[in-house]
Amino acid sequence: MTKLSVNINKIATLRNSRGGQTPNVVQFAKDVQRFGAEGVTVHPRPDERHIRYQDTRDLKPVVHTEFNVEGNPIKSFMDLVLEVKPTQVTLVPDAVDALTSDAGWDTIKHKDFLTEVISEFKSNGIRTSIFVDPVLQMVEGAKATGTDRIELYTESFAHQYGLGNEKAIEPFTKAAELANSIGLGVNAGHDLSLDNIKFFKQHIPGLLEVSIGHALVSESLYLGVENVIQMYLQRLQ
Ligand SMILES: CC(=O)[C@@H](O)[C@H](O)COP(=O)(O)O
Ligand SMILES: NCC(=O)COP(=O)(O)O
Repeated sequence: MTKLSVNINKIATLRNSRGGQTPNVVQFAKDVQRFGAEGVTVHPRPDERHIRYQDTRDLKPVVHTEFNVEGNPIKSFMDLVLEVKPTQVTLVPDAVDALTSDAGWDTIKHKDFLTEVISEFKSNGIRTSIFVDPVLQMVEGAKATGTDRIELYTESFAHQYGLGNEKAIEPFTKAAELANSIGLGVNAGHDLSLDNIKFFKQHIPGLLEVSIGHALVSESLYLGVENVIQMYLQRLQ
């Protein structure tokens, strides 16, 4: 079974554009779960231009599905995650000024750092995932850090699939097969959408979770949030 985790960063971005509390991210998290989402994802960045650290704290009591917090494990992020204790933390190697996430970890170069951070989170009962490109050495490197899961960075698939290049799925299938064979759970995310999710799911063995935000919120402008969540759930069956 593949769980749908809704990334609500875009709701916070819209709210921040005017100040105030509209739209309300806590209410949105409650609603997406009521509509069938099996998780909520947030990605607090150091400048808090999307979701804020305080939002992450405020969401904890209302997320009764899986709470996934993503980010670069700088000290303030680590302190936040250790305070909130979500279901899962996903480590993403973002530069401070990155527009959005644009690369996976080099799990070989950063092995010692990742091993230390993962051990800290796991000893606090938080499941860990590492954001990686679909490169076999990076999957093996992730395994060596002790992480529970990887999150495959799907931007290249989404872009190429949109151009009609179905072969772009191949490195993702191979990375997932390797992960399955060495006991790593497989999540995926970035630019997944109603157009590409069914094909992606069909070609990725053991896909445990997808986190989707940008497309899901954009599609909801036309189709409605409840309807869009149902459409994702159907495509993920
Ligand atoms: C980790 C990832 O793939 C991103 O898509 C991210 O979680 C989205 O964050 P922003 O909404 O801040 O771009
Ligand atoms: N981990 C990926 C995520 O949470 C959502 O990415 P996107 O759908 O906003 O590109």
